[in-house]
This record gives sequence, structure tokens and C-alpha cells, in this order.
Amino acid sequence: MPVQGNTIDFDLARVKLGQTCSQRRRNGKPNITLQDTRRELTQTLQTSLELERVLGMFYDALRELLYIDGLEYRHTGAASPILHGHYGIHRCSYRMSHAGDYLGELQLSRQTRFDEAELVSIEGLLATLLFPLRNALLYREALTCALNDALTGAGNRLALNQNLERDIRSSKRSGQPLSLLVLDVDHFKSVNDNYGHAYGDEALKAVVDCVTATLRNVDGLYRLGGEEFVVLLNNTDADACNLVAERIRQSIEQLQFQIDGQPLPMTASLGHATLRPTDDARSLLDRADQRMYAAKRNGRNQVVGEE
Ligand SMILES: Nc1nc2c(ncn2[C@@H]2O[C@H](COP(=O)(O)OP(=O)(O)OP(=O)(O)O)[C@@H](O)[C@H]2O)c(=O)[nH]1
Repeated sequence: MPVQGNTIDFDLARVKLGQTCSQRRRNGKPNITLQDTRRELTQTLQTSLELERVLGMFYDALRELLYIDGLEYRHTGAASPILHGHYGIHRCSYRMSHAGDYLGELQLSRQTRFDEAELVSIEGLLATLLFPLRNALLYREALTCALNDALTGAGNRLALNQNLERDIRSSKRSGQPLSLLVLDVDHFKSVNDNYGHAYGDEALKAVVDCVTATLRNVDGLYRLGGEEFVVLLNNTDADACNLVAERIRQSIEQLQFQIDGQPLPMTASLGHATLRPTDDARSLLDRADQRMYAAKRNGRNQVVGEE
């Protein structure tokens, strides 16, 4: 697939404010110049900090100026690329950076080759994207830090509070079931005591990876603190929640976590509860928590749920 590769360092870009490159709109509307588009876009891009929205506005403006079929944005920190439009045969790509900071990779594509004048226009417009893109990336990073546990990457207590309140409202409105499970790693103190805190941290990360692998993308995993976690399961009744809890219990039991090549068996105790009409976040969490403690009392490595 033909790709015209470019690296754009915004400090060095060949962008000149007085550029006169003008293109005709594809749909027969009057001529629009690069300067017009830059002026409008500079204002429009300031209206959002959402990465996807910023890129969408940039894509729309670019399409006013040039024929483009699709825009794809990738960043090493994001799991999946952002796509506006669709892919074409010919692509031109930009690796973007500013003052040494990596800002991601942008690829534009269409069915015909890009000529030199068009590439200059694209670069001219890319300059307007610099600060909005950098701000959107910083905003995303700040949100991630505010809502995720730094050690394991699971959601933190603040994220759980926010999402649990939202999911309870939505479940009560829609009538769809909502279940929640509390998971506590068994005898975790002995991991720290026998192998040290650093290995304990690795063991916690391994548990989180293991639980994440058994969940659907829509399910949320949160760290309540220490070695205690919560899984929020939307559209899930008590029977389905019990199946999920049992699957998690088994996968932790089979984890085969190793310390210095030596296997370290791990297990967890789980309690779950399903939303009742009279429940609020506190009572739902408390019920699941009490059942988790019942699982501990019953001998650990087991699930206790609705009667
Ligand atoms: N490595 C590590 N340990 C932690 C972290 N947070 C809490 N802990 C440890 O987790 C252990 C929890 O111990 P306990 O609450 O006594 O429970 P337990 O040993 O898991 O025993 P049961 O829950 O009764 O099965 C303590 O030793 C805490 O120091 C952490 O972020 N990293």
C-alpha cells in the first residue's frame, strides 16, 4: 500500500503563516484558502479537550480544503487507534512531536496520490493542531491518573464511586440487573512477609491482569485498597454474576505466578450482590463485602453470593 511518510516536528515545520495555497471545495462551493481554514480551525479546536472530538474537528476542516477519505490517529499510550472516515489506498503519515514530546501518529488516506502542494497545505493545517492535541493528550493523562490505581492500572476508589452511582441510576431506570463482586486475595500478608513488598506488588499486578483477562471489556475492575478489588457487572443477574465470580476464582487458582522461578500459589475469596430496589451504593457494596468475609470464614478460595 503506497504510504508517503513524513515526520513533523512542530518546531521545525515548514509552515509559513502567509501561505497562499488555495484549493477549491469539492462540492462546488466557493474557493476557501488555507488561511481561512486555519483561522476558523484555531478557534474551533479550542472548544474541546476530548481527543476524539479534537481530531474529528480537524478532519472536518481538512475535508473542506482537500479531498480526504479518512484520518487515523495512533498513540503508543492508547489501546486502539482513533478513526474518522475510512481507509483509502494512498496514505500520507506524520509522526508528530513538539519540543521532544511524542504527540502520536496521524495518517490521512484517500484513493488518489497526494501532491506536493497538498502536503504543504496539510502541514499548514497540522500546525493548528499542535496545542489542542497536546492539551487533549495531557487531559487524557490527567484523567487516567485521577481515576486509576498507579500500581495495578485498575480503576481506583474515586472511579468506582462515580461509576457505581451512574450504573445504579441506569439500572433502576432501565430495569436491567446490576451485580457487583468483591474480591480479596487470600493470605496476601504472607507474600509480603516471605518475599518482600516488591514481589507482593508484582503478585497484585498479576492478579489484576488475570482478572482483567477473564472479564468483558464493558465490565469494570477497581482496586478498593490493599489486596481488595471490586468488579462491576452491568446487565448481569445473580446467576450470571456467580458464574463470573467462579471463573475468576478458578483463573486466580490456576495463575501459576512465580517468584524467582518458584511457583507461588495464590487464591482469592469472593462475595457478590445484585442490586435490589432499596439498595444504594453503600448497601450494595456492604452486602458483597460481608459475603466476601463469609467466604474467608468458610475456608477461603471460594465464592459466596445471593442465597
Ligand atoms: N505488596 C503490597 N502489599 C500490600 C499493598 N496494599 C496492601 N498490602 C498488604 O496486604 C496485606 C493484607 O493483609 P491482611 O489484610 O492481613 O489479609 P491477608 O494476609 O490477605 O489474609 P486474608 O485476607 O485473611 O486471607 C498486608 O500485609 C498489607 O501490607 C500493596 O499495594 N502492595
